[in-house]
Amino acid sequence: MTTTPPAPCAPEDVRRVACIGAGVIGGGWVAHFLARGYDVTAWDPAPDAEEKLRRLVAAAWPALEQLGLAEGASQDRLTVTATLAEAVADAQFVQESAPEKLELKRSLLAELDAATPPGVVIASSTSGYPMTDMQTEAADPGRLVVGHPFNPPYLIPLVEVVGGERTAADAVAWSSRFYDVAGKSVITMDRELPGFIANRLQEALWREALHMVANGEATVKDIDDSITEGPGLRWAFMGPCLTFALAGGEGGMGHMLDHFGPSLKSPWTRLEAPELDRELRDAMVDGCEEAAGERTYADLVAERDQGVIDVLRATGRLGGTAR
Ligand SMILES: NC(=O)C1=CN([C@@H]2O[C@H](COP(=O)(O)OP(=O)(O)OC[C@H]3O[C@@H](n4cnc5c(N)ncnc54)[C@H](O)[C@@H]3O)[C@@H](O)[C@H]2O)C=CC1
Ligand SMILES: C[N+](C)(C)CC(=O)CC(=O)[O-]
Repeated sequence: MTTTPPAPCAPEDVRRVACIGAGVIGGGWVAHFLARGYDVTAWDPAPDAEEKLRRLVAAAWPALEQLGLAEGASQDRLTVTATLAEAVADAQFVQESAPEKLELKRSLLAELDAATPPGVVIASSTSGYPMTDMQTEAADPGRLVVGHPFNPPYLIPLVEVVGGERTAADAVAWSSRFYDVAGKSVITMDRELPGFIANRLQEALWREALHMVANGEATVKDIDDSITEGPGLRWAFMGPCLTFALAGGEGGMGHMLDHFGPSLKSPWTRLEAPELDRELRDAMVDGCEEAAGERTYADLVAERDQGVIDVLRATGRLGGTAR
């Protein structure tokens, strides 16, 4: 990693954040930063972006009120701008959440770099591209980092932070501290991994889910129930490693690996990625529609938000109200 000058203000002093791209994730970031009391500017090229964004924020607000708003937090502190340049002109931090297309990310990050005040950190929400591959066209790649959130960013605490080969170490450290101050739970990675950490794990699970649906071995509902009624209950407060250490009884992980390790070799090496053809795509879509039943998208969002809040509350992780 290179070293370029640190950002122009301390992470604790940030007041204005710009969110570029205001779909599911960009909108979720907007809601999070507003709830934490920041002034937020947002830009998205879609003609109906502002209406959709304000609707997303309004739908998220009851959940955010339950979590506790920062002093002065208000939906009125959101400004949707007509241009990208206006959105970032006075920003002290920029969060990019545009579509997951490598060429688009490359040119957008270069454009943001040109328009954003010098030294201000620009983070990408990418769910998988290494920053090394995205920072190729920027004049100052040193300030570009990945800040990978989880949906919805206003409720799921985790952000994975990692730089690319040309990112300054200072920019990684600055953004990790900023997300921490902004109420997120941060994992800072010292190297780029495909899928970072959590998506690498989710991708393994997801690959097996798609195989089972493709082969007619389980329904979408069976797969979802197997997690929500099973391991998902443990994972909300104890990760897969420690829960499996308990599977070894008093012998812990040592006994668990000696006992079950040999029989795991086959499932670890058996499967490759399933072919995501039209039939599998449609089976997944139909299965999800069946599982959702009468519930609309808005119903499911409200149900998910309340569920996450209940879990955070039950596990003593409801955040404070101050930044
Ligand atoms: N959906 C998810 O669960 C998660 C997505 N992400 C990442 O967040 C990013 C955004 O994904 P979503 O919000 O799901 O997509 P989305 O499709 O919901 O939103 C993308 C938004 O970007 C806008 N857009 C299109 N071209 C643009 C441009 N040139 N500049 C700025 N905005 C532009 C679109 O109008 C749209 O509103 C992606 O990089 C994705 O990998 C990260 C974590 C979770
Ligand atoms: C679907 N997704 C791979 C874009 C999801 C993520 O990146 C994180 C999440 O919210 O699970």
